[in-house]
Amino acid sequence: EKKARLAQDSTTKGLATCRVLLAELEAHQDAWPFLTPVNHKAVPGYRKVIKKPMDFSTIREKLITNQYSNWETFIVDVNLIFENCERFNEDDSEIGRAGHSMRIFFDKRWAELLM
Ligand SMILES: Cc1ncccc1N[C@@H](C)c1ccc2c(c1)OCCO2
Repeated sequence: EKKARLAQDSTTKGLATCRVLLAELEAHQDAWPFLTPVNHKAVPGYRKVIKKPMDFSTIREKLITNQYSNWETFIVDVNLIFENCERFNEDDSEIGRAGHSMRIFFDKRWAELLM
């Protein structure tokens, strides 16, 4: 609700909640393709196709080094992971399915924690 959202925006509570959320994402059984940056030497074409790579370890580093001004900037990076995944991977593939599963989990959890 609006008041709660404003409170989340301005306080560090919003970013503390992001740490909780990130830990849950990293611990998820379907997180394996997204834990570390995609090694473009191991994945032909990735560097050309995906202009803004993102992964959970990069988000963790950015959280720790205060690079997110609020939880909304955090959400942008998490969603980038799922957008990149959908762009590069078939829906009917191991990684594609993992991406859909993680997005469903994330959408549910951040709504519970941050809305
Ligand atoms: C999220 C993503 N999208 C597209 C491609 C890869 C990946 N993930 C990497 C870690 C990855 C996941 C699985 C792999 C791999 C790399 O390299 C070859 C063996 O299988």
